[in-house]
Amino acid sequence: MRAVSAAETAPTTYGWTVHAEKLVVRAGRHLAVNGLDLTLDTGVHGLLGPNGAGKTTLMRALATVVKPAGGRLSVLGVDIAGRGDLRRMRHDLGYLPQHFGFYPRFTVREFVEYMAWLKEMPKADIPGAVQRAIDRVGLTTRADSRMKTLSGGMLRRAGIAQAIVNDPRVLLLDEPTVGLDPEQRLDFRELLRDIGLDSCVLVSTHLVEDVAAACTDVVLVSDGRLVWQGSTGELAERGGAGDAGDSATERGYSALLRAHRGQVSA
Ligand SMILES: Nc1ncnc2c1ncn2[C@@H]1O[C@H](COP(=O)(O)OP(=O)(O)OP(=O)(O)O)[C@@H](O)[C@H]1O
Repeated sequence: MRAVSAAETAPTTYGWTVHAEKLVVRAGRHLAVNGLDLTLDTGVHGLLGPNGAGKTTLMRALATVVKPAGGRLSVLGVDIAGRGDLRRMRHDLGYLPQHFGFYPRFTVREFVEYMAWLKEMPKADIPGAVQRAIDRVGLTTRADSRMKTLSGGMLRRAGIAQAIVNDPRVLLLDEPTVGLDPEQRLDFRELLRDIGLDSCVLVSTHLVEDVAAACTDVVLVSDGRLVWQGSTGELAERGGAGDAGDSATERGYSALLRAHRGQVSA
């Protein structure tokens, strides 16, 4: 169980954990997110969409790495698009970017400790929190290995460990299952379900089956906008025999995108 801070037991003064209205975010000169409306609360939300849909750009805005160019965005009640106090709010964020940097000579433990320090965690809490995060991603036996000696899947797990080390109330994971072997993917789904019991988790992936197995609901984006949001069961019901995909969920995904593209081109 994660430790509960005083801030968490204080009355909540905001309606949604994540609230975006007509959100616009640039990637270079391109409006990668362009008029997106979204509300999220506790649970595991699967972020799906074709290549270039704007998933990474949305994650970057939620992680406060890039400032929105328009619209409204609040996370944990803090106005991200305006003049909200981001520093305090970042203590409650966890973010695994699609590509993350690290010092190759750091051990896994040093890497996660360093990230905990950057998140301004209380010094006394860091060693225990770091060990727990490393254990949760199954890297216990590699905790003192240098990052440069890890496989791609292990690096990804170290990335997940740094994202969860502060027991974030909002956890943003951009393609976390890339490179994980089947056994690790199953463990990861369990970890997601566990964290999603009391946090808001947004997971971007191209693996629709991961979403079906681990997510409470689905957020489908395309062309920088929200196309559809609903439960995984509802997604599965959207597909028909003629839709592309190996599972009901994949067929639902294809059907929704096809309908969206039909509307856009009409
Ligand atoms: N630095 C940049 N300069 C210009 N355009 C960019 C830049 N970064 C991203 N884009 C464009 O913005 C759009 C959204 O990109 P983004 O990476 O957010 O999509 P995505 O849904 O995460 O894609 P993928 O599934 O391929 O990772 C794409 O059309 C992409 O080409």
